Amino acid sequence: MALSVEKWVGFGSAMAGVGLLWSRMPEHFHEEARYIISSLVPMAMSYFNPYEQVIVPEYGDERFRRNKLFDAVSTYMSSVRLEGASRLKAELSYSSKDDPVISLDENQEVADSFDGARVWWRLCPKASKNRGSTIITLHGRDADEEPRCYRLVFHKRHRQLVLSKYLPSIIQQWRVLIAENKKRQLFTNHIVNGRPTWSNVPYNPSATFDHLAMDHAKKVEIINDLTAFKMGQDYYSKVGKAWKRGYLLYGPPGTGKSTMIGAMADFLDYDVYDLDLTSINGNADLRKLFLETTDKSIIVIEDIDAIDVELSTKRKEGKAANGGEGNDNHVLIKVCDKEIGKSKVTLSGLLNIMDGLWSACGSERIFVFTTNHVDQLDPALIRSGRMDKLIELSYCRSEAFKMLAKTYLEIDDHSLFGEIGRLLDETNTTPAEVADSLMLRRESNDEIGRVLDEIGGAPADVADNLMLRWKRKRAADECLESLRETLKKAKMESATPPI
Ligand SMILES: Nc1ncnc2c1ncn2[C@@H]1O[C@H](COP(=O)(O)OP(=O)(O)OP(=O)(O)O)[C@@H](O)[C@H]1O
Repeated sequence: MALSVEKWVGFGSAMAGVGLLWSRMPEHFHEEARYIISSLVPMAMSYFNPYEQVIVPEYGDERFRRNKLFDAVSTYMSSVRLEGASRLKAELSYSSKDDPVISLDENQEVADSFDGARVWWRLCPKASKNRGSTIITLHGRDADEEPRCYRLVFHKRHRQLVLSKYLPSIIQQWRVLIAENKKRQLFTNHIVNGRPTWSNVPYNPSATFDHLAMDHAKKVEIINDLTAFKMGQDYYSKVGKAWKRGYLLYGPPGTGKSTMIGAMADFLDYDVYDLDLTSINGNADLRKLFLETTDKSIIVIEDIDAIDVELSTKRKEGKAANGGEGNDNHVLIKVCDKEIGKSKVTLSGLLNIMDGLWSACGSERIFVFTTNHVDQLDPALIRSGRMDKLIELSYCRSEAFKMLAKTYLEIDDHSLFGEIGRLLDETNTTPAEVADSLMLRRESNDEIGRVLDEIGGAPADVADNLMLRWKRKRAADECLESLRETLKKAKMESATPPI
């Protein structure tokens, strides 16, 4: 409908009037009006726009937790037909054998259909939050950046379908896939773009409890303890405690502390998070990493004594300065770097995730600390309730040796067992040293040739059997003989008084 000239003139005069009014208004009113207009325009546009969108950010608002829906969508994206996208990403993951995993690259869009509804997904890269206005924040490093996100666009009329069926179906498919492909993972933390991050690889510890050479009764006790923990959901909720347990493994190097962590992971079928405190900038980072660990996991801090040397010193200094009363909250754990005060993980920060407020986030977690020097640890760290079980792994004695001989040489008895057992009781030899002596050595071609001559003419299966028995016996004789000599030498050295 065309407007008459009079109406255009009238409209022009009205606009001129508005312009005059605008110029006479105080400056601060302009600011307010601009703000109101800038808010109204998107509202008006959204009123006429028939499409809606859902944003799925990679991280939650607090930046602590990864958004699992983001992971679910990422997994889903590798199963939809990515025809609309001109740029894809291809990765060969540890678990995918020879098939590359294809996924959407940033700024690419694909369409999908669900129950007759058409939807569009786009992977949006990280973006700066700061769009003109100044953001004042105490955590500037994180807050001025929007995380990556998926943007899902659909017609308004499909809102219900998308929210109550489509997205839940993606989550469900993701959960099924995870359960099917579940492989134990080993995580370790490092800094990416100034932010602490976990990275992981599939984890198949080679040693199980069967391979662990230690006192049998102690082993059974640990296995029973782990079993009770795994089955203990009702118990922990009944007594109102977080479903977690702390173990301290202590003993000299090479006595099987790391081997036991692998055996625990294998027994419980849990993931392992190997927490490297030297790659953490402070308590906030520690909390972030902790919140990103999953349930059913073992969180390991190895060689806690290396950290604790400084910790103890600071506590003692604190106690002296406070007339004998040390204050946990201000103790600094100094982690390997030489610059005093650079590492800002504190004992209270560590204890807080173990049994403070933060411990309630997540369940079915086992904390394992290892140390070579239990006597140097801060009592606050190992007081009961924090460390539920202190497990000593010690030097190899007769019983442990027999277990190692069974594992490595496949023998239950040998004429040298008695003497070796006695020598082990008299020397401090670690299971690692014994295991090393029992490793099979390769036979020379000459030796094999000689045995083949001896068993020549026998039927193939008999010859194979004889060869195997010869190898075992030779290995056992040689390994045990060499172990006996090593132990005798060690005994003599320990008996020789220092000059
Ligand atoms: N108790 C044990 N039973 C079986 N094998 C063992 C045992 N202790 C050590 N070993 C063998 O020795 C190797 C080293 O042991 P491991 O790394 O578990 O010792 P550790 O106590 O963790 O040493 P560190 O304190 O130096 O980290 C293992 O790979 C394993 O082959």
